[in-house]
Amino acid sequence: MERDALMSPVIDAPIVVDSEKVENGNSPSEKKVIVIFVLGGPGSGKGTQCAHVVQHFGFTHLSAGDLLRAEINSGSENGTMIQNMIKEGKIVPSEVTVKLLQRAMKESGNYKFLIDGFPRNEENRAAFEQVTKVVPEFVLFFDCPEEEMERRLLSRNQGRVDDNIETIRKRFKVFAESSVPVVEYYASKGKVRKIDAGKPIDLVFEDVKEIFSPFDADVN
Ligand SMILES: Nc1ncnc2c1ncn2[C@@H]1O[C@H](COP(=O)(O)OP(=O)(O)OP(=O)(O)O)[C@@H](O)[C@H]1O
Ligand SMILES: Nc1ccn([C@@H]2O[C@H](COP(=O)(O)O)[C@@H](O)[C@H]2O)c(=O)n1
Repeated sequence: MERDALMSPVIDAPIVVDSEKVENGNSPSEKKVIVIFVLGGPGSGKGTQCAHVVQHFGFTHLSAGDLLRAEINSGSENGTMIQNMIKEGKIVPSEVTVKLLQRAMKESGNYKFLIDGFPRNEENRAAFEQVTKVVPEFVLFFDCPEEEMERRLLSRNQGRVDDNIETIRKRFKVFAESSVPVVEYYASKGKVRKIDAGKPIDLVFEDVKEIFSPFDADVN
């Protein structure tokens, strides 16, 4: 079958074919796309915990920040604009970020996604829902004291242009002003699962694991 014939009309992500049914000669079946947004302040441990969830529960981890950094490195025409926004801790226009997420979802071949660091503001949220028509199952929110996040970011040592005290303070401000309202929006819909992220990594994961237990039987 042509690849395009396997595309969902909604997010343009691939329909996941149930291999057993294909082997049995039945028609391919489509699995519902599952999206979990992962939010929390800079350095709250989103990426660290997502890596554990991927290993245990078979999700694909898509970090909006990583996709934007890859776009800079690809030499894209938007590269300079994205680089400048990241240096200033500002939020890149949703049009750019949603396109990158949509492409990554499509290319993954999976149907279960942890979307990390997104939506960062109301514009991100509305654009994603409008373009993909996908509503998140829930929002995993990592709640961590600012002093702890600052300590973690200053010792992260990954050479990120935004892990310096000046940009970190700007990122905290943007988080409070633009991202917290998005968390509140989802909280008003009963969709937020809040985690105490100030604890050591393994203890945080104990709490995360509990939230993901309904997906246990679903590991690939
Ligand atoms: N629970 C924890 N306790 C101590 N250090 C942690 C914890 N979780 C993550 N870290 C460390 O803190 C740093 C930031 O973690 P991570 O990159 O996962 O955060 P993040 O929320 O994804 O950050 P950003 O939004 O800036 O990308 C990393 O060096 C990581 O190893
Ligand atoms: N939805 C997003 C996510 C990120 N950015 C920009 O990238 C920076 C780094 O993000 P991390 O999640 O990796 O910390 C962030 O400060 C923004 O400048 C964005 O614009 N939109």
